[in-house]
Amino acid sequence: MTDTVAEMNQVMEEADCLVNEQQVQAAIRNLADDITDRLRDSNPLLFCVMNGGLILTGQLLTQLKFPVQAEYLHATRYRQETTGGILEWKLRPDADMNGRTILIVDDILDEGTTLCAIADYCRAHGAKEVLTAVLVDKQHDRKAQPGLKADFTGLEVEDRFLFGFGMDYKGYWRNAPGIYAVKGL
Ligand SMILES: O=P(O)(O)OC[C@H]1O[C@H](OP(=O)(O)OP(=O)(O)O)[C@H](O)[C@@H]1O
Ligand code: HPA
Repeated sequence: MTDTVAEMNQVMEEADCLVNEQQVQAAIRNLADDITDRLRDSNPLLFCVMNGGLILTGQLLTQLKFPVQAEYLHATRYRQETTGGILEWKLRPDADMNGRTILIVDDILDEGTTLCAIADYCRAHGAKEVLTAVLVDKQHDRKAQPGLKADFTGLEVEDRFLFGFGMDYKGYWRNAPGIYAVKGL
């Protein structure tokens, strides 16, 4: 076993499970119902925010009960760290957003810098309306704008460094089937 794999196995052994798989699945079902109620007649263009939004988007998409056009973009600011830095666009969307309702789907609203920047980008490129959906809203008072919220939130989770269901710790454990907090963080 490599040192990294051993370290990551230990991270999981020592982690606290904050939300189990069944609870996450229930939250995703609620998100899907709320989004369907709000957007079924809006012909929205959905953007998955890679990489973290991958798992939520995949699970959400099949539960949305209307025709959805889905694309992706990639913006990142944490890389292998547990605190965020400057936002780097790795892949900007090239879909035509003019006059469209946009739904941005991501794993977590932490400080909110990422979602605000993506929403600004969409509005600047002609979006009529930009809505955001996240699996997790981390509870703290360091939001990019006071009181910042997503339009659709699956779960509110305490202020720890999280992994699982799309969220990574040092690039690993996005695949963890629940929401976990790293020991000591
Ligand atoms: O609300 P914020 O404080 O801006 O943080 C949230 C963002 O951070 C994570 O992405 P990350 O930068 O780790 O990129 P990745 O998903 O490609 O790993 C996460 O997937 C969100 O996009
Ligand atoms: O707590 C977190 N975990 C993983 N990725 C993140 N990106 C922002 N906050 C987090």
